[in-house]
Amino acid sequence: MKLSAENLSFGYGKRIIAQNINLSVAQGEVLCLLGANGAGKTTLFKTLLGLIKPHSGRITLDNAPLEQLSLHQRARKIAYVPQAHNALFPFDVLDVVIMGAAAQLSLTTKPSASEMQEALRLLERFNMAHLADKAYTEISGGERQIVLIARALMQKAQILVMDEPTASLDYGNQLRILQQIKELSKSGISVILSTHNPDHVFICADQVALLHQGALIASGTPQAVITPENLKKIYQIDVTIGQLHGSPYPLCAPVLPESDHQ
Ligand SMILES: Nc1ncnc2c1ncn2[C@@H]1O[C@H](COP(=O)(O)OP(=O)(O)OP(=O)(O)O)[C@@H](O)[C@H]1O
Repeated sequence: MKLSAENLSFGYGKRIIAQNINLSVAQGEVLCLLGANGAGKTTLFKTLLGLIKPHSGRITLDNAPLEQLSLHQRARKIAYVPQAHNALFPFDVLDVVIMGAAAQLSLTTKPSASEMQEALRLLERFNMAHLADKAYTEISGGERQIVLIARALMQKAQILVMDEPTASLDYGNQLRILQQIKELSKSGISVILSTHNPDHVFICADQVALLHQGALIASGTPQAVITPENLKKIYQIDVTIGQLHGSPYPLCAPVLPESDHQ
């Protein structure tokens, strides 16, 4: 399934956060969105999900306007993984994952035994099965992030929108999630994610877009877009990009003034 935005302008009330945004993620592609804090990544995601009405422009799913779909129909096609949030109600972790299936169920249907098994399998896939009957309010922020990813997979949507899915994860879990994202894309799922780590783009993305000062200032392949010049524009930091001997991906390294690293 393909998600596209054409000439999108969006924001809150009268305040425009970004305009003339054009992007498209095809079936099985991974698109990474980079931008400084406050650049508008989450707002763009909420707009793509139809949670915020755009000021202008068009969002389409396989060329059909998003606004023609009901919320329930959208939920069957697009799943959202928000930044790990504080849960108010102490649902068990397994129940939180099963809630992802709600998009496939009617409001009155109870989850079946096979859905419960599937939720458990998803937790196993992320090495989190031991948390199944713990309260969601009593697990760590990183663990919650993984549970939210499992919940989104339970939704069986063809498009995943992930807001900084690696933000609160340890180094190992960050890489495991990036690998899972690649695996999902190989199975035909399209993924849009934001990250603050440009190295992640090389690891998992087919395409990358840079959101800066209300516009997409670059988009294309990781090699074309993740350049020292572009990273300087969005982060005001000098970096060098190279490949370690034996490393399959390029890596970014900051170039700090001499006095900062004695
Ligand atoms: N609910 C809201 N109402 C009004 N303005 C908001 C709201 N949420 C965010 N903003 C503003 O919109 C701008 C973009 O915020 P957004 O959260 O989309 O940025 P972001 O790129 O996701 O940032 P970060 O990387 O820090 O998560 C910011 O200036 C923010 O203050």
